[in-house]
Parts: sequence; C-alpha cells; structure tokens
Amino acid sequence: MANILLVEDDTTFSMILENFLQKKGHQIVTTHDVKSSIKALDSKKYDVLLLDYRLPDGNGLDVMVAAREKDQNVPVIIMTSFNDVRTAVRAIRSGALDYITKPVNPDELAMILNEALERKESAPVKRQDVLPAFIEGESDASKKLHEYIQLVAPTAMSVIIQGESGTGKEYVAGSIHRLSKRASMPFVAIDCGSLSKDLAASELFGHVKGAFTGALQDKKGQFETANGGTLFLDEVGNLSYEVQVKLLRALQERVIQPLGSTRQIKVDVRIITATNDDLLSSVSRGEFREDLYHRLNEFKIQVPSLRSRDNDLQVFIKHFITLANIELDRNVKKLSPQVNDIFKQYDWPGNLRELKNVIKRMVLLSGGEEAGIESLPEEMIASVNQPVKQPSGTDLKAINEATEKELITETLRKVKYNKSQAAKLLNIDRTTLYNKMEKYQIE
Ligand SMILES: Nc1ncnc2c1ncn2[C@@H]1O[C@H](COP(=O)(O)OP(=O)(O)OP(=O)(O)O)[C@@H](O)[C@H]1O
Repeated sequence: MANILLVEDDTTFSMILENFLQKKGHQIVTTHDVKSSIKALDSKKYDVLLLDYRLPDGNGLDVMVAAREKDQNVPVIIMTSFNDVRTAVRAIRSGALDYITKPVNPDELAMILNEALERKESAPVKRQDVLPAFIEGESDASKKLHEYIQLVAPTAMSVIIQGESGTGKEYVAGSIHRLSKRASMPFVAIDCGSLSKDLAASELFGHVKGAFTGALQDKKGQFETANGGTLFLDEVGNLSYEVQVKLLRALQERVIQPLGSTRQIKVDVRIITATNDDLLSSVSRGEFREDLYHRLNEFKIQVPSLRSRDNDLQVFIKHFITLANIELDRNVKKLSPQVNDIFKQYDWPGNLRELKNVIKRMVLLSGGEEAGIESLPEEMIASVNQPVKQPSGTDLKAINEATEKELITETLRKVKYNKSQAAKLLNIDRTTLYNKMEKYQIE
C-alpha cells in the first residue's frame, strides 16, 4: 500500500485512475490544480506523486519543484500526451523518475508505479555495487565514445559527460568507473536535479545532529560514502552557488567538512559530472563558477543522441526486448517490419530511455513473438507519417509561422540540436532562437 498524490485536472479521468489505484490497495489524495496540490503536500508525506503535465494554473513540474522544496523527495511520474514527450524528457531532466503517455494503459501504469515504489528507498542517491550491462553499439559514434571511455578511465582525470537526456550519460560514468583503478571501490550516483538546494550540501558533505532544523542525527555525506571510488554528479549545473564553492574546495583540498561541524575529513574521490546543457553558457551567464568548471572539465565526453547512432538502433532494440521479456515474463522475439520502419524514421527526443520505455510497453502489450504496430502509441505512428502540416488558404501570418517553425526544427535537427550553430545558420542571435523555440514549443 502506498500513499499517492494524484494531480489531474480532467475529473472523469481522475476518478477512473483513483478507482483503479484504490483497487490495487493504494491510498489516494486527488487534486486538480497546482495550488491545491501544493497545499496537499503540506498535509501529508507521499510515496509517489502522479502528476498530469498540463494543469489549469501551471504544470506538473511546478508541483514537483514545490515537493522538492518541502523536502518530499519522492518519485514523480509525469502523465503527458505523446505529443508532449519532449516535455516529459524535460521533466526527467529536472528530476522526475519516469513518464507515462496518455491514454494511460492500466497495466503500464501499474508497472511504472511498482518500479517507482521499489526505487523510492534509494532516490536521489544510488550506490551501485553491481553496474548493469553496458551495450557498446556498432556505429562510428559509439566506437569513438568507447575509445574515449577507455582512454580516460585509468587516469585520475575529472570528466564532464555531455549529452541529451536519456543518451546514457550515467551508463558512461559507470563504465568509466568499472574500467578504472577504483573499480573495486564504490560508485555513487547523485541526481543533483532532484535535490533541493538545502538538501544538496548535506547530501554531499553530511551534517551533524542539530546543524539545521530537521537534522535529528549525524549523517554521513556521499563524498565519504564514495571514498576511494567515484562520485557521479548528474545535472551538476543545478547545484547552487554555495554548494559549488564547497564542491570546489573539496576537489582542491581533498577535504570535506560536514554541515555544522568543525571536523575536516580527508577524502579521495574521483568526480564525474553530467549535464544536458552546455555548462559553458551557464558559466558565461554567471550561474556556474568558472574555476569549478575548469576543475571538473579535465576531459569532456559527448554522448551521441540515438538519432545519430545509425545501426546501433537495432542493437539496442534487441537488448531492450531481452530485458523486457525477462522483467515481464514475455517471449517477444522481434518487432514487426512496420514497427522497425517507424523506429528508423522517428527522431527519439528521449533517446535510449524513450526507446527502452516504448519497447517495454510494446512487450507488455504483445501476447505473441512479434510486437506489431498495434502496441505502439498511435501518436508515434502519426508523428512519423505526417509531415508538418502547412496551413492552407490565405492566412499569410499562419503560413509564415509554419514555415519558420519547420525551418528552425529542420536546422536544429541538422546540427544535432547545437543551438549556437543553429542560430548562426539561421542568421539570428541565440536569444531570438530561444524565444522562437519557446513560441513554437520546440524542445
Ligand atoms: N550503453 C548502454 N547500454 C545499455 N543500456 C543503456 C546504455 N545507455 C543507456 N542505457 C539505458 O538508457 C536509460 C537512460 O540512460 P541514463 O540514465 O544513463 O541516461 P542519462 O543520459 O544519464 O539521462 P539523464 O539526462 O536523464 O540523466 C538507462 O535506463 C539504460 O537503461
């Protein structure tokens, strides 16, 4: 039995979900907008937050941020329409555990909920003693990636791993650790995106009893836990300025000081960080310390997007089918040729994570040995089959906007979503590009 906060503005759908979840033995509190959800967070601790993305007075991420601020670091599942999958990807980037596309399939929801409840104990810090299987891929981009991993792994260098959401940055970090001299020591992964500002310092450096309200006993920081091994800081750009200062000191002087303590603790930790964004632009905006950036950036690895990994798609499809078969006790052997075609054309904004999720859903819904098009979300099929619709008639403004949107999307795709390069090609400045991306909801 879990305590679930369900936030959904469609009251009929909300009731259906509530009934379904109650039948599974869970206790549900339902709210329909951001404001009442934030109130509901004050009255109770939840095990999972199940949040619709679009809400009348904001969106699901607003509720997630409020929860983090109230120290409710619970798993968050975002419900979104397939067309908003890019939004879901952004949600994962900001610390949500998973997303589910509407229309919600009950079996899929039950599966994701169970996973969330299982993982609840360990979020946002994961200590991995056994790292999962790492698939190398066959494309040129993969070969280059592995060359770099092997090159940097045995050294003591700090590494920044850059790449779109879901490309496998944490997997790359784990792989570096496994191939390093520290392999027999801990690998600790921290998702800085899901840590509230106050929590981050205590999570990293620990605290002593009474250091702040709520510090009821001494707590060891993850720096100490990872001593001798590797500390992986995902979404490092989200750390507050104060924590950045403390982190720099820890790296330069190799000592940490738990909050509220005068004790200095020696630590020997290799730091690997990951970011979705270009950290350098955060540096130029003054949001990320330049000295820390250089200390972290002794070596940079760019993880390729799935759409640029050519023949790797087939390798990963096979791998994820095997994983899903084991987990769901199914016997799917392959995807139908039609599905394969769609997969090749689709642009996978959520990269490997999205592929894994889509395949898991297909395996769950397929009874036989071949997963067919009927187990794919309809909108995914539509997104591949329908080119951008040009408005017809004489509405010049609408036609111009549609053309502009298509050109920006196409250019971004061409330069693999490098916004500086896209802005240059489009002959506009970056701010204009960002504004237009926002206007046309291009992620
Ligand atoms: N090389 C790989 N071999 C097997 N599975 C992989 C590999 N890389 C990624 N995956 C799968 O893709 C999923 C996403 O990977 P991961 O969490 O490492 O991405 P990420 O880039 O760190 O995401 P985010 O930007 O959201 O932090 C993982 O759950 C894993 O299942």
